[in-house]
Amino acid sequence: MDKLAIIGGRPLYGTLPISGAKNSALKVMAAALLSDEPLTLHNVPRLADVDMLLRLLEQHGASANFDGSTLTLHAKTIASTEAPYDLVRKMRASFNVLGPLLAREGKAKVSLPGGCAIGARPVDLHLKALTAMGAVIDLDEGYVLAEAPEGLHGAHVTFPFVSVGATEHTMLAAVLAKGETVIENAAREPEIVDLADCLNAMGAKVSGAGTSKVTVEGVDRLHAAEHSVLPDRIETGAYVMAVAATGGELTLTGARADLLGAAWASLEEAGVELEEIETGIRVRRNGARCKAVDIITQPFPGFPTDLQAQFMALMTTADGVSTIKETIFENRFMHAPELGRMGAKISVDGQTATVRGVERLKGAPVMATDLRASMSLVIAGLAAEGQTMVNRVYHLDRGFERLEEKLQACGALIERVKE
Ligand SMILES: CC(=O)N[C@H]1[C@@H](OP(=O)(O)OP(=O)(O)OC[C@H]2O[C@@H](n3ccc(=O)[nH]c3=O)[C@H](O)[C@@H]2O)O[C@H](CO)[C@@H](O)[C@@H]1O
Ligand SMILES: C=C(OP(=O)(O)O)C(=O)O
Repeated sequence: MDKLAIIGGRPLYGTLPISGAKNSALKVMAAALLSDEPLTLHNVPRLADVDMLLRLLEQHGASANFDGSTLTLHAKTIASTEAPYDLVRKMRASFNVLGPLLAREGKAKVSLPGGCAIGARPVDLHLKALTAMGAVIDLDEGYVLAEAPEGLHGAHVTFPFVSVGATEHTMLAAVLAKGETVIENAAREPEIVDLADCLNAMGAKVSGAGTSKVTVEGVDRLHAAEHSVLPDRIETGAYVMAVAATGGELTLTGARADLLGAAWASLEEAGVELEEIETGIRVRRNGARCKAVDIITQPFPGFPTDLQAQFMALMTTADGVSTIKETIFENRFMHAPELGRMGAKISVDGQTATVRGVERLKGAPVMATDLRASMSLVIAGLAAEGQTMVNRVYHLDRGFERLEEKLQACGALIERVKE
């Protein structure tokens, strides 16, 4: 298993390109199964999760061609409606092939998904929505067996709480359903808007994406289209926090300020200088300790749970005491004890972590436990005194494209150690 060796204490300077968003790319890739014509996607990040989903789509019968960051998918026919455990277990997004397969072929057998072990993460809302649309669903030996012999029909779906995945899944199934589907209490994440844009480019009729009520008017078929994946707001936030922790100045090209939601204000409150510029976002910090800031994770536009771990890393050396409340996932503080190995003072009580800022962290061997937790350890390592060895880098490879290369180009001493 590869490791990352980081010598900390160097500020970051230069230009760092932001990749396309993993969590959007994966959903628009699944949309390719909805049409027998090609879907060309630009700005697709080359990540382990993308490669894994490609393998899944290929076994469903899609052809795939990557040219730089442009991916063309063509599911002329569906070769198999079964998504096997081995291709679904490693990430959450692969489960979203269920809706498109069901919509196009009237049946599907999809393994229950995996993904970061940050909570129980059931799929009941996905299944309830599909059931409301006429699917008959059974669970057997870890698989969801779904059939819609009469085809899917529109439905009025009201989610009891916000779910990004269930909102996307319902949209993916509804575009080819007969009649109108209304999703109430829909997630408002930018990735929902991106998916709607892609589906509409394919000929779907989705409106209201980005608000809590999404309406989908079903159409008979979708056609060839091109779509550019929006920039990764979590990668953006992570590199902003890296500069905040180490000091320096970075231009994050391709980044979009509006995608950061409440994180922008929290970072400014901490003393980070952020500026929206024509090519992206400029971030600056003078190397002094940041101010301690309290955050609560919330669905968009609230502070994103996917940036909570990285923000905690920043707060470990802030001046003062910061309270971090995680409201989305019940087990998303696994980075706290690892940061503790580096000298961080964090106490966790249920869903709240209290971080008492220390002057400086000290490098240590640490273990990445999930994707964003891994990035928090990288940020801590970049700011710490001495060497940090981050074990289990495969988590990072799921979600951060060319991580070492991008950071090295900005002056970081970070290297992958192959084992
Ligand atoms: C691949 C992808 O895009 N992953 C993102 C997606 O995950 P994902 O789509 O899994 O997250 P959801 O928004 O669905 O989850 C929110 C909460 O709802 C719960 N829940 C969800 C569905 C369901 O059927 N039943 C249920 O109880 C989950 O356990 C969680 O506690 O949104 C999360 C919240 O922004 C992000 O952290 C993930 O990075
Ligand atoms: C939690 C994440 O991914 P997944 O939903 O695939 O586990 C993530 O992207 O931070």
